[in-house]
Amino acid sequence: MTARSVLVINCGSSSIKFALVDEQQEAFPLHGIAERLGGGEATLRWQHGDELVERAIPGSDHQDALAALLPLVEQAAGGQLHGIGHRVVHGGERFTDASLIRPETLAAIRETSPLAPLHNPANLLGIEGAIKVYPDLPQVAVFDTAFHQTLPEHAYRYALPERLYREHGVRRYGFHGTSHRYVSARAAEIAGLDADDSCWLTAHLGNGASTCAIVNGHSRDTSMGLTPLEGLVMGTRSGDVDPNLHGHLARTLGWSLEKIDTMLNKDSGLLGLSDGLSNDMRTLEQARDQGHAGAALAIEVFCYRLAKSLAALSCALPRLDGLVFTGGIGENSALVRAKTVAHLGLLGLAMDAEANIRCVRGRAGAIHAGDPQRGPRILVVPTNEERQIARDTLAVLDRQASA
Ligand SMILES: Nc1ncnc2c1ncn2[C@@H]1O[C@H](COP(=O)(O)OP(=O)(O)O)[C@@H](O)[C@H]1O
Ligand SMILES: CC(=O)OP(=O)(O)O
Ligand SMILES: [Mg+2]
Repeated sequence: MTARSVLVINCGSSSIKFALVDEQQEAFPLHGIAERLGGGEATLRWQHGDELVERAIPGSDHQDALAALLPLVEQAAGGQLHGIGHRVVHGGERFTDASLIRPETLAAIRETSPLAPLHNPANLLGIEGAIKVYPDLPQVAVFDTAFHQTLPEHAYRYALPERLYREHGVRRYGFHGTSHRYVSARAAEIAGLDADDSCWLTAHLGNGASTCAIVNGHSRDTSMGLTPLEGLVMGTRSGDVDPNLHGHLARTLGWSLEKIDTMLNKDSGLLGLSDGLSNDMRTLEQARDQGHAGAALAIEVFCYRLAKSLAALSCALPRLDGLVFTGGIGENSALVRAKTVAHLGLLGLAMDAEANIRCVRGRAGAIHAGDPQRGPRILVVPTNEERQIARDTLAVLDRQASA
């Protein structure tokens, strides 16, 4: 059988990240990003083999950008494009797995949009745009929430009146499931353990960040909740705050709900703690080295809160085989890894400082000190959400074909 190719689309509010994934090749034949969509500065950048190309697409919206990038993808796929896999952030309780996109799937994603207002509407734009350009190609939605549908009820329920759950779906859902699932399976492979008989804590640290406790390949608890705001300190998101904060700011400062929402989602996290310096960990590390107090504080709070979340999630595990760092920060910041693990001695975690510093982007590595037979491992595992989305997409297509 010839190798099959899938186009993976991760559509944000003003950008589309895309990758052509060939099931038999490790490197993506083509990948790129369309950015600043909807404005005069919109650009499309892609890498095809060794060739890097940038093209201005001024005024293009999501559909225009898809119309510009899909022919590139088709050409690179050499007529072997089998389907399109879309990242969809919130699938509610309805989706426990990836799903072929039909009109009712679109309606369900639309209904869930109020729970992920920064993500789902953009994901829908990507799907609708791709359907218009390629009406005959099967399209599959791969949900961030699906992997966490195995959470036990005591982990996913909030201590709120029951009808808020029953009638309005107010519960913890969790996100970044595609990444937590991919890296925990890779970690088991790297450690020579059976994924179905291994227990992991994973930390996905990108712009959004979350932790997950995984037992025998199933998510048992995670730090994000009803929306991707709960939990860790993130680039611009606050993570956990006192639930009375909304009321306090409304009463004392007269702030509107919308203003509080924007503050918590866009002006907080690393950006807020560093007094507006940056949401980007690289910039903060440099500023800290030059004595910037806000940058140093942002990094301290980030690491302490991350460690606290990991310690809390350890309650969901019968034993700990290892801690996995992933995402742009997890894969690259030796400083964040070292500071976080320094808070976690009680879990028996110990770092090999040199191995930690040597571990750089794109390469998986073990960074624990001592014998993994005695204490838990600490692994850096580059995430590959595109690969996982492509696999899930092909699995849905295979199921369709055999039904
Ligand atoms: N070498 C590095 N050292 C520290 N942080 C890094 C490094 N490279 C990337 N990062 C951080 O990774 C974060 C972005 O992570 P990424 O997973 O690419 O984001 P996204 O969630 O948008 O996919 C940023 O905070 C960035 O500063
Ligand atoms: C769910 C979420 O936080 O996604 P991202 O990290 O892409 O913002
Ligand atoms: Mg990411």
